[in-house]
Amino acid sequence: MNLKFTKYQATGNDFILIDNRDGKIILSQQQIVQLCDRKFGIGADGLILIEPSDVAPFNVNYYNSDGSQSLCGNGSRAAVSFAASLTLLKDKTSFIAYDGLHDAELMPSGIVRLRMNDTNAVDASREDLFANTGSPHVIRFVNNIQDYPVFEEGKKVRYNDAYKPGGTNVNFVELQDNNALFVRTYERGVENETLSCGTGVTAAALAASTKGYTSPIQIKTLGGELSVTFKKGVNGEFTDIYLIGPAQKVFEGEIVLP
Ligand SMILES: N[C@@H](CCC[C@H](N)C(=O)O)C(=O)O
Repeated sequence: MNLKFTKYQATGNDFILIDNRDGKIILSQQQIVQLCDRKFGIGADGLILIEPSDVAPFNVNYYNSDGSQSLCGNGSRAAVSFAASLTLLKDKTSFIAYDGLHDAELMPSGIVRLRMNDTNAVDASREDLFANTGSPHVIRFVNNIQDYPVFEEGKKVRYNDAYKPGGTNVNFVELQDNNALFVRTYERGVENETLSCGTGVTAAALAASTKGYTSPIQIKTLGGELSVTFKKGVNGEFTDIYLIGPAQKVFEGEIVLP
């Protein structure tokens, strides 16, 4: 069987997008792994099936490159852009994802503004901070981030007993001037550093608020720039969280389903 796909990148986090509105495509974990493989498949950090939903215009069914599932902020931004190409939306929309309902807006510039679900105060009970922004994220503030051993240190935290059984994504964050951050992320489910992680930069922005940073926060990643806006409540809880950044189609094609 041949599978039609479109490849997107959202600040360098790359995804295979598949229109599965008729529900005919059922992929095994092994097939997802092989489609995401950069030597034996198309190559991507994750794969997204756009599927029908009873409560929203569409469902964003996201898989990491190892076949596991969670919320993907960058993938959701790419999915909104792809859904627009399927005429599922013009500018504003909503969709269902792993953690529930999200609103989103596609700007004329191609920037996607994605509403994230409200979340609790950042957990500062350990040396590394922790926030759940739809996916679990450790946040460690570091200096000299360009030279930081993200893979080695990220792997240690990702598999640390403290975060079992699910494990965690791990963000290394350098505080910069003018309310800006530089964030590098080791991603669970990709098991490597990716060029950016949407739920990760969101968690980093919320964590930076414990250091006096205020909304809007500008975030540099290896794959481009994002911004995060939010409101912080009296008990440290976060509402009205938005992840804002570009998402672009790279190519489309057809592959023999492995
Ligand atoms: N790249 C994503 C995060 C995808 C989920 C994550 N790897 C996990 O399994 O927790 C993003 O942009 O948020």
